[in-house]
Amino acid sequence: ALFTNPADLPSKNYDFIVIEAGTAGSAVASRLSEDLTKKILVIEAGVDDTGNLNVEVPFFAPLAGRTAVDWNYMTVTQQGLNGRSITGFVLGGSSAINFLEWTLGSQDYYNKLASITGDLGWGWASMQRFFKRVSKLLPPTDNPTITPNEIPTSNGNGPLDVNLSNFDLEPDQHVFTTAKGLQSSAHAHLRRFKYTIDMNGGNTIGFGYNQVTARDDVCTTSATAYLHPALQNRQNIDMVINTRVTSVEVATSKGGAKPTFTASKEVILSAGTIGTAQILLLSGIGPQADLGSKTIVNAPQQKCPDHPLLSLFWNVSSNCAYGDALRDPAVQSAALNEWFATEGCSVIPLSMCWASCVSLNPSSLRPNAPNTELIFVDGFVPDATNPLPATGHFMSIICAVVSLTSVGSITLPSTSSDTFTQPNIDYNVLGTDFDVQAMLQAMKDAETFVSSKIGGVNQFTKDGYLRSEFGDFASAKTDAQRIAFMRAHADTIHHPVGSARMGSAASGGSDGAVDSRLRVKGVKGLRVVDASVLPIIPEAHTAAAVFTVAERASDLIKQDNGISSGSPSHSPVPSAHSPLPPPPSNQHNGHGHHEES
Ligand SMILES: Cc1cc2nc3c(=O)[nH]c(=O)nc-3n(C[C@H](O)[C@H](O)[C@H](O)COP(=O)(O)OP(=O)(O)OC[C@H]3O[C@@H](n4cnc5c(N)ncnc54)[C@H](O)[C@@H]3O)c2cc1C
Repeated sequence: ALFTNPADLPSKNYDFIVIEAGTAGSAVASRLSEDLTKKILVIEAGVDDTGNLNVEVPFFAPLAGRTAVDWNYMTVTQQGLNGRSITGFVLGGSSAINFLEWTLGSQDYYNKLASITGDLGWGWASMQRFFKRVSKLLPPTDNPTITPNEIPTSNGNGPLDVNLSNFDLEPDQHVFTTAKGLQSSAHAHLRRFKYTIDMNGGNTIGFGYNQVTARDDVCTTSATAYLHPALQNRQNIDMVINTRVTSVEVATSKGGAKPTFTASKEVILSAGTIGTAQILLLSGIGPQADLGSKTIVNAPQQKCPDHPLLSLFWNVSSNCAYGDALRDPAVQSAALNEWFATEGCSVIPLSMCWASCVSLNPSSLRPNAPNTELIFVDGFVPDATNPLPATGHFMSIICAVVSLTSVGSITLPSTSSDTFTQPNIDYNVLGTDFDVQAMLQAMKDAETFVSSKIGGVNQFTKDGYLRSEFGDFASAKTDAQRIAFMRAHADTIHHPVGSARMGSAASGGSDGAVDSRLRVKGVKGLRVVDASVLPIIPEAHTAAAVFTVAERASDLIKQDNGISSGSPSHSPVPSAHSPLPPPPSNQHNGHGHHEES
């Protein structure tokens, strides 16, 4: 059942307490509640997602930021961005406010996770079944440009519906015709701009159709796929919202009452990279050098990278009404009315972009993984330094550095003693020369790609679509000017990871906060399951990796608590569209954990 006040909860004692109903937390809570003999409590600071159009309507996704469903965090000033500061408070967490892109990352990424942690279970081969347990691909129903042999096969039959577009966006065929031409170029350095059918198939170098988390033109999230079906169908899961976890205590307001709940088996911390790091620090788990006498467990510094992002704009001749809808409430409301009537919209593309990854230097890091990403957007992506122009139509290419070397940190401000004050967030964006050079390469790759000719013809300009570069980018022609442009305009993609990372086998685990089974070191009964456990950042958008981690973590928790998936009390939630597949039967007797509150 769903509660809005912790005082109304029917019990203070549960088997498992899942702290947060975000991307990972919703999935873990749902999986644990499959054993109907176990009582689960989920505590979430944010609000109910039901009926929130910014969460439900795909073309409103970019509008959810800076609203009541966003934590509205601000970083400390970033030296790499000329001293600028850059900026899910809802069921589903970040999966409810993200931009829908569904990218798992490369096989090399997961194999690297396995080699770092010494746990083969994190490797690509092992993680495949967890990925397939999360998502189900809905093929396009009437997009003739995607042929049957171009339908990706990497998804499974999970509760999260993932969509492949029913229609092309305006730049699509320009992009794909160019990529298909360049992959057989006589120039080796251009062949990496190839066409890739399945961006989740393990090798993520190339340009491909982007999969998005949506069904019938409605966003799908961890809450819609996992949490709501569990809450609706099971009596053994309670959930309280509007309630912030402070450490092991909860409160509805600063200075308010702090009821205590106990878990006889485990507490699962899934507050996301920032929230988890903050709660661990406030619970006395962190570097002794920072926490001093408040230290309960001395754990390494909370490191935290995020992908740098930079938008480049071109004036185009286009019918895309996305910019018009952002400028004109009448256009927006007409589009919304059409969406309500038909769950679709003919004037605004429901998904704005197709992801595409290209490798900066295939031999330097991991051969199946890119260093940079170019995302083609059918419209203008406004942000703090790029306000939406009053008129005009645009194509944007979002450049991202996805295998970065800068590492930031999350620390407690000296004045803060609770989660009602945000921690110091420092991603150290563009803080290394490698990251700057990689972004520079991405900018040049974007320029090279749109000016390439296939069979002597430029695909972007041949029908008058692409006209000219727009804004400061148009005058950034030397490397020094491009670097100045990126320092003035770069941001991040909101993909921070690693603040409670798994320790490496090489260090005997001493460089991490959790072990490879995600148990917090030195604490019994406390586990972390969210983006914070990833010791390296995926070369992809991070949601799919987080869902997949949550599925494996659910198995680990069940195993360690002797929960068998095959017991009579086991009950996968029947979802309206796609049933949860049953968990695997490879259970062994786990050991019990003791109380955490
Ligand atoms: C604007 C935005 C766009 C993005 N776009 C994409 C995209 O297109 N594709 C993609 O793959 N990834 C995207 N991401 C990243 C991806 O969504 C995240 O990496 C992933 O969802 C993180 O999952 P998580 O479980 O670690 O954390 P979250 O999903 O953020 O969950 C954390 C939860 O903890 C709650 N919480 C935090 N602190 C407390 C507290 N003290 N007490 C109680 N509750 C608390 C939060 O409210 C939240 O519900 C985007 C992220 C953002 C923010």
